[in-house]
Amino acid sequence: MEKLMERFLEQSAQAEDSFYRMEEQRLQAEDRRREAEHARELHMLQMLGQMFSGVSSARPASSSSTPSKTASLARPPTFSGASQSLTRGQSAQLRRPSPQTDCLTQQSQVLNRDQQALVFERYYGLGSTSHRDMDDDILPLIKSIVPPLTSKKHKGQDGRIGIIGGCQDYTGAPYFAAISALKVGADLSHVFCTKDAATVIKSYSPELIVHPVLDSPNAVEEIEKWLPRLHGLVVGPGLGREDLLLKTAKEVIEKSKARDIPIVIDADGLWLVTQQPSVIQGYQKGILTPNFMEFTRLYESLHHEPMDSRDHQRNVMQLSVAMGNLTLVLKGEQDLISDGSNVIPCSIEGSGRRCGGQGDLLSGSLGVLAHWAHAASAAGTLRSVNPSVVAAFGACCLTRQCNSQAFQRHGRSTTTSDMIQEIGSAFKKLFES
Ligand SMILES: NC(=O)C1=CN([C@@H]2O[C@H](COP(=O)(O)OP(=O)(O)OC[C@H]3O[C@@H](n4cnc5c(N)ncnc54)[C@H](O)[C@@H]3O)[C@@H](O)[C@H]2O)[C@@H](O)CC1
Ligand SMILES: Nc1ncnc2c1ncn2[C@@H]1O[C@H](COP(=O)(O)OP(=O)(O)OP(=O)(O)O)[C@@H](O)[C@H]1O
Repeated sequence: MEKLMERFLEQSAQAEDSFYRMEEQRLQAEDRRREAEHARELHMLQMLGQMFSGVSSARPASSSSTPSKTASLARPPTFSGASQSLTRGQSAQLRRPSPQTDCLTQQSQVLNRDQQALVFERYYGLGSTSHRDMDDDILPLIKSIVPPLTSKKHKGQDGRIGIIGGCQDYTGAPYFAAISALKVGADLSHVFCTKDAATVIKSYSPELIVHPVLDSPNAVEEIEKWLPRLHGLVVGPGLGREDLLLKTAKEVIEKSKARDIPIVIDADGLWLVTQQPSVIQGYQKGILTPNFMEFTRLYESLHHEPMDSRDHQRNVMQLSVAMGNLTLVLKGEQDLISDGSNVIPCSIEGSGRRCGGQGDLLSGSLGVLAHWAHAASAAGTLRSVNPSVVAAFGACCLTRQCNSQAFQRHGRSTTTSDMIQEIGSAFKKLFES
């Protein structure tokens, strides 16, 4: 009987393995098909672009007043370039119903290369630009990465996001991150947490897919099985600092890097990075979102000296460079975003209410936006700018807007759950109006 059982289990494991192998092959084939489709779409866009530039160059000189300025801005500012290659899973989410409607949608939504360069030139070049102007300038870039909602898409195309976190002490943080990802527009949100956290997290929301694997003996393999299906990963909310969990998180990060998946690292994930910076150093699709304490720890670990807190902008730049031009978000009264080339502040109005979990809303949203931004970059929709920076700025704007709206309703009693309720309308106000 025991032998029979053993054989049965072995056969089930083999069947499961072959299912995942086939599933991966299917996804790869689907990605290749979509890449080809994108190439066709891109070609049509270029042709349309040539037609439009033909029309605009035929206009009287007065209607295009800045030809020389535009020409000089066509060069990207000193900005770490993002890979233009299509990667697994990324191509999927920008697929649209037909090349023709796709072209038209993109044409109306997207800033051209010169305009994108101009936005960033203004950020980086003009110290006198007010923050309000900056926010207004960069918002169109974020709008350009938001995939349109069409009836032709299938579930999963707008993003499948994974959260690595959730342990006995912290069940709220991974929930906040995962539900925020869904509310921003991901189709599926997975939480990989410890066994004892799983039932609790499931009970918060039937919308989340919860895997109680983080403390299992074969945690890495269990999570790795899902990686081919994930478009973005958020590591850290409610992860805790147990060595075993951090080791698993580290290996999952390594495997995700090998798959070119955008990775946001927050909270206890940053504890891991502080101990072992090389785990994410130099990975251009990595984004770190430290609060001030997390930032200080990381800075001091890399620079081996106390941080001088008088100049946050300089510190953010320095740390980003030390991390291999990784995109960093130092959260605070002003969120400071840098990829080592310069610093973009996000200071749209929030409120004075600082309830726990706001950072989880930010990291969960960022998981989705990072996927959208890198997909847009791979498809050629977002050019001359670092997709991670655009995504980070979008997530900061959204978090602060949610905070402001929730505060207007609830004042001092505002909680992160109240902010999450505001994601839909805040998103619409910022990115869809
Ligand atoms: N409901 C939940 O389950 C929540 C769980 N959380 C989790 O709790 C774990 C620990 O996170 P912590 O953020 O407490 O990390 P730490 O244990 O490193 O604590 C950081 C401390 O720094 C303080 N701090 C933050 N900004 C500061 C500033 N500008 N100046 C001075 N002090 C500042 C905070 O009060 C906090 O106590 C993480 O796994 C996190 O995800 C949090 O996300 C909050 C919500
Ligand atoms: N002083 C502030 N004024 C306005 N907004 C702020 C301020 N501090 C933080 N925020 C907003 O809250 C977001 C989360 O920052 P916070 O410092 O609370 O992160 P955190 O400590 O990692 O959060 P969590 O409680 O989830 O761990 C920031 O991105 C920012 O938008």
